Amino acid sequence: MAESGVKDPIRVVITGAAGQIAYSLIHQISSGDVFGKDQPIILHLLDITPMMGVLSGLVMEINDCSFPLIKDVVTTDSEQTAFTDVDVALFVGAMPRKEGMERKDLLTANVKIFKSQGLALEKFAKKTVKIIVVGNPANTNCFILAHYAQSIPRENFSCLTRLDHNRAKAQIASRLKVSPDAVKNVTIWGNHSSTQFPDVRSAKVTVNGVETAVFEAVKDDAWLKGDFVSTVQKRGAAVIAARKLSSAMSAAKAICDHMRDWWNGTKDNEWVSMGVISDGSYGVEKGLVFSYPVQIKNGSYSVVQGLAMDDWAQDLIEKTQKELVEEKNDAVKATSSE
Ligand SMILES: NC(=O)c1ccc[n+]([C@@H]2O[C@H](COP(=O)([O-])OP(=O)(O)OC[C@H]3O[C@@H](n4cnc5c(N)ncnc54)[C@H](O)[C@@H]3O)[C@@H](O)[C@H]2O)c1
Ligand SMILES: O=C(O)C[C@H](O)C(=O)O
Repeated sequence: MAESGVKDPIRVVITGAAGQIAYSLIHQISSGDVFGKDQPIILHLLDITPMMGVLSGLVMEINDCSFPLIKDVVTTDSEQTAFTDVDVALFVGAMPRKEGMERKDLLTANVKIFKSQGLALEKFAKKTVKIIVVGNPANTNCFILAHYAQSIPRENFSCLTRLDHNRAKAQIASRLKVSPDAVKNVTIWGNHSSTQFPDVRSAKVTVNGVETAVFEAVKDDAWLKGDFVSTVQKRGAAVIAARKLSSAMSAAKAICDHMRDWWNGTKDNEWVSMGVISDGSYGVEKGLVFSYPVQIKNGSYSVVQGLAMDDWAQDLIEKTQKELVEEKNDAVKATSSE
């Protein structure tokens, strides 16, 4: 904080800044919706060389928005310039999947980006930098990024599963005809892929002013263990099939929700889902980037412990973990053979 009481600007890097997610994301960040209406920001926008013309147009638009919080915009195709002294790093830049692909089909092309950016992050970013990986396959890209940036604390790395979390809330809310913010404590376990486990066994919903367990309110276990799970698992593919482009507005909103909660904390007795480096909680292999229920206080998250497990849930957690181990092995092979 400067003497005047005005906060010093924070540096926020967005990779893939010329892409479709960034187009929604930049507006929300610049408006103060994430870091607060009193937090000045210097934006670092990274993309590849052929997109520098597009970035110059984007800067014209940012200027034309007259955002009072934006103190400077740095556009660059240099990882050194992009990551120098950043406080927050949003890794969006990567190839999106097309119809008929699984997210892991992007692995060979995209993990190489994360190796290179991990090495740059290690050299140039602040050690306190808070990181969200969005580019797919998000968990495994985050694993590679962290692997090549060893001096940054492990708890500073995360990947985005908040979109899945929001999708799960929206499905329950629509089924019960309530607002999505009446639904709390859903959990996304594991991979941001079609093996993820959207779990509402501990979730609660407020209907007509009364808080009830979601299973009790819905009264349809077959749906909660069947179509609900597969709808959330396959929602990204459904958006691609309809839009011919992957989700962007909802992804940008989820990135903002994830970072706002990480920056400001979660509400009392509530949790959110974040892909984080596993400490072995719930029997998951240590070091994998796995989505867990987390609570956040003073800028630090902790994994919610002691949630009940049964055979059905355990099987789903093992399945998504197995996929992450396979992805990790493929990613290590793809990045070490260079
Ligand atoms: N985790 C999630 O919930 C989630 C949700 C939606 C999309 N995604 C993923 O986010 C990524 C971006 O999606 P999009 O729709 O914005 O894609 P997009 O194709 O519109 O934009 C991607 C941008 O990244 C840039 N880029 C490519 N390589 C780069 C590099 N080495 N350095 C910097 N920039 C680079 C491209 O030039 C492009 O401008 C995709 O991988 C997509 O699958 C993840
Ligand atoms: O599904 C995709 O490939 C894009 C994104 O990960 C999503 O979940 O919408």
